[in-house]
Amino acid sequence: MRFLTVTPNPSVDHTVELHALTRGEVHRALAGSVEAGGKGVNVARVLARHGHAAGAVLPSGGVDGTRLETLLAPQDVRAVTVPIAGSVRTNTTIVEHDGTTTKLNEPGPELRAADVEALQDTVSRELAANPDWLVSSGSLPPGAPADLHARFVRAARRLGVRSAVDTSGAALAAAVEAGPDVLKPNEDELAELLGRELHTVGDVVAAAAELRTRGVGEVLVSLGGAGALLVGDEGTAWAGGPALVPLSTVGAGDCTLAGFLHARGTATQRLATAVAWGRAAVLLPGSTVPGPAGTSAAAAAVRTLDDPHPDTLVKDLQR
Ligand SMILES: Nc1ncnc2c1ncn2[C@@H]1O[C@H](COP(=O)(O)OP(=O)(O)O)[C@@H](O)[C@H]1O
Ligand SMILES: O=P(O)(O)OC[C@H]1O[C@](O)(COP(=O)(O)O)[C@@H](O)[C@@H]1O
Repeated sequence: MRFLTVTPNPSVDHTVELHALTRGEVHRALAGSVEAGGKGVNVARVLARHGHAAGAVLPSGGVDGTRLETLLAPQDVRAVTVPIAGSVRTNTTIVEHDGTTTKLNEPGPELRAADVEALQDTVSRELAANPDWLVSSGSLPPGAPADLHARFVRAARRLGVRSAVDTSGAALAAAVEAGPDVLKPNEDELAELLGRELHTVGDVVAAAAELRTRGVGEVLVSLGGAGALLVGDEGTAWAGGPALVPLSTVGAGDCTLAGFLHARGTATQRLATAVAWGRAAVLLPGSTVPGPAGTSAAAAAVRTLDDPHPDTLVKDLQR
């Protein structure tokens, strides 16, 4: 398949491994690594590793823009960069030996009106080549309009291209109104969007159903260690697997969405693939994305359930 991703706020991802983090202390890190990051960038990276044609549109500028492009160059992703005056951000992740992952995401460079216009023009030009999917992902940097993902979804629809969105906050609220074919919030993002806590399967399903009445196609809600729930035309399904100790959860959500779009079959089968790709990602350090060997090994451990009981607590889904 052919995928186009757009990441308005890409990043250089810096991961630092520590035994344990103590605020206010000097730490001697066990290891450190740097990778190309940002949600759409990661989606493109993992899809490319699975043999798909993946283009990634991203604004790039400054020393860290050059660094990001250099890191991305060997990864079979067709990078389509939009030059900007500001410098690409660095996001730092601290991973402790028990798998606890702490993320420090910078706001990103200011996008000027001309940058936003250039980004939109680039996406429109790329959509004209008729990819199978547009994936519009991640936070929006300062200066970007809150409805930027929504604009990309509408541009895709005008050209008959299916769209998937993974974002948060005001950008997520605006994207919902554009009715993407697939939305991938995590549990916290969904709760924030709806302005209420989500404790049970029924809470999550009702929240997802509400988004569907507003025009969203399938809602794929990732639940961290508790797997993921899918709500769509074929009903509700859950997939997850035995507890594991993550090496780094950075990029797991991106791999989950990518696996979902890669997969064929019933809704439950596509969900199972999504969860396998997410689980494979957490077993790799930093923002490293899994290849086919990792995702198929992870698939063997995935369990699925159609119509999980609405009273089940999300945190108990695995038991
Ligand atoms: N601690 C964990 N144990 C097992 N699987 C995990 C863990 N954290 C994440 N995953 C897998 O990665 C997927 C995405 O993780 P999640 O944290 O929900 O996404 P996001 O990174 O978007 O917040 C989950 O659905 C799950 O399959
Ligand atoms: O755009 P945001 O929300 O700040 O997130 C950016 C960060 O998210 C990532 O794309 C990882 O995302 P997930 O862990 O949700 O899959 C990192 O590569 C990047 O540093």
